[in-house]
Amino acid sequence: MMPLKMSDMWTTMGSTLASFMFVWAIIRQYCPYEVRRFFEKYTHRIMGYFYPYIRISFHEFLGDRLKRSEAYAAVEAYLGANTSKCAKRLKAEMGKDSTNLVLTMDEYERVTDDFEGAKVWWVCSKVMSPTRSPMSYYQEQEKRFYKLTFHKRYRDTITGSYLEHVMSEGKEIRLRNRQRKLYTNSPGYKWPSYKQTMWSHIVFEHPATFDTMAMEPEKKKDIIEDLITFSKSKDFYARIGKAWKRGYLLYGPPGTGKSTMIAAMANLLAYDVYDLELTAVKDNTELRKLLIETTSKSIIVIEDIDCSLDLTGQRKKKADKLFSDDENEKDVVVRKEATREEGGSGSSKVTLSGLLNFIDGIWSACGGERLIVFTTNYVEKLDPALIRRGRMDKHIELSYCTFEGFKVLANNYLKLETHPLFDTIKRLIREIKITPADVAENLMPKSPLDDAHKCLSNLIEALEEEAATKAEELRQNGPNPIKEEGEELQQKCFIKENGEVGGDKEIDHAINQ
Ligand SMILES: Nc1ncnc2c1ncn2[C@@H]1O[C@H](COP(=O)(O)OP(=O)(O)OP(=O)(O)O)[C@@H](O)[C@H]1O
Ligand SMILES: [Mg+2]
Repeated sequence: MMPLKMSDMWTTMGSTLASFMFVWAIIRQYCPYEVRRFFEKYTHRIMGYFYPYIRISFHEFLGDRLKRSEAYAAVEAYLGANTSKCAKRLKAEMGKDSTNLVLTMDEYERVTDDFEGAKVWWVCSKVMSPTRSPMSYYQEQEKRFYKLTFHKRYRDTITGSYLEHVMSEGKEIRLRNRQRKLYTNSPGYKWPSYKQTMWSHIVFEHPATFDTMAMEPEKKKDIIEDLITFSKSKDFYARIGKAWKRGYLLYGPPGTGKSTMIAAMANLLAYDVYDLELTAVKDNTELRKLLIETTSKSIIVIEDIDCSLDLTGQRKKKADKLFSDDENEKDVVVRKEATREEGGSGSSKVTLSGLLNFIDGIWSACGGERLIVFTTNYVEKLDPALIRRGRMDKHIELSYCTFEGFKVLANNYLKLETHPLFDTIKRLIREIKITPADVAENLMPKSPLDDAHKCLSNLIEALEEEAATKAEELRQNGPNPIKEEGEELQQKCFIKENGEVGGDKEIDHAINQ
């Protein structure tokens, strides 16, 4: 037998391959789906003996097509962010749950990725597969998937740490790009029903940031650092065996920025906000169900905690606010009462222990990364058990406007860093209590002709008016040292119980007596 020449061998192999490709093309073109699947199956098996590469597919829909695969979505986000610089064909679309334009690889595009010395290939692909419609005829349906290919010598690295890296980075990117939401709880008697969930939501688009918050720079820095440290402490919390959550108590007079700070916190950490209206919650069981429905990376807020609950579990009416001169405050109280009545359940039976369980009971650990924020105007009314450290880890007092705070507002509203009238304002603000909300209102131009000078003069006028009113009150009633001292002492007593204060030795002495 004549030995086969090299050139002949190549010719034979080439023509075999060409015939195979030709047969395969005919099968693909003319054969029914079942026959195609049969040939595909056996071709893959034969190839598997010689082919040194491994493939992993990530299909968009699994099984019933009702739910998009989490893994597919994570791969899509990962590749969108990491390959947008090297892929030549990209798809741009507004993500379903996203605020930004999202770039992903276009169909049949192929990119490479390197991980710890291993090279992998990603291809975005699709197949048409038949599905039976309810009308009982077959339809071709598009099924998209990503295919990951790598050499079998990297099997452990890729199936282990690389895929873990892709999933976690992909999820992180999706969270960053998502449209954030502001949730509020619907009254319990309405759920579960068609389209009525426990929490209803709107898109959260509050513009407040820590930059626009009027408060002392050190205090602001301290809060920002605390929040960022918390958000990066997943491993730390796991190590010390504590649920990854943190409680904040924001207290201070109306209009000092408690609600604004919650929005700034949510914007800083890119969290969702769950505004829990306790007056619409029937009992502790309902409260627990609401908690379980909240997601990770969120802030659960209970505003005006002092008028939501008392120790007996009965609701208090905020009588002082109802008789307030401020129409807005009245409105808030009336709205809260209306929500309760709407609930149709009469008085709510959420108890203090139910709320404590909500904050740090066993259920509170589900779902991960969460902040719980309470706000109140009357910190002294709260039960110390509710706000002790471990439950409300950080107590933040938001108080009347200081000169530092005023400078932030002047910069926000008037784009002013300095002005000749600042000295007068500095002197007045040190003596007169004015909330940042009132300062902001005065700095707001009232007509297109109002310039910075006019706005600052308005503020000075308001401060001087307030000073004159205070002086007149003092002249008519005289000082009331007992009341003032008592109030101050009460406040400090409370703070001392919670370990907040130090320094003022006289007051400490008075308390100890
Ligand atoms: N510290 C602040 N920095 C910047 N703006 C502030 C600040 N405090 C109040 N404001 C302004 O005043 C408005 C009212 O403030 P906010 O609703 O945050 O007060 P609050 O403390 O939550 O009041 P309440 O106790 O009545 O709920 C805000 O819309 C904001 O513009
Ligand atoms: Mg508020």
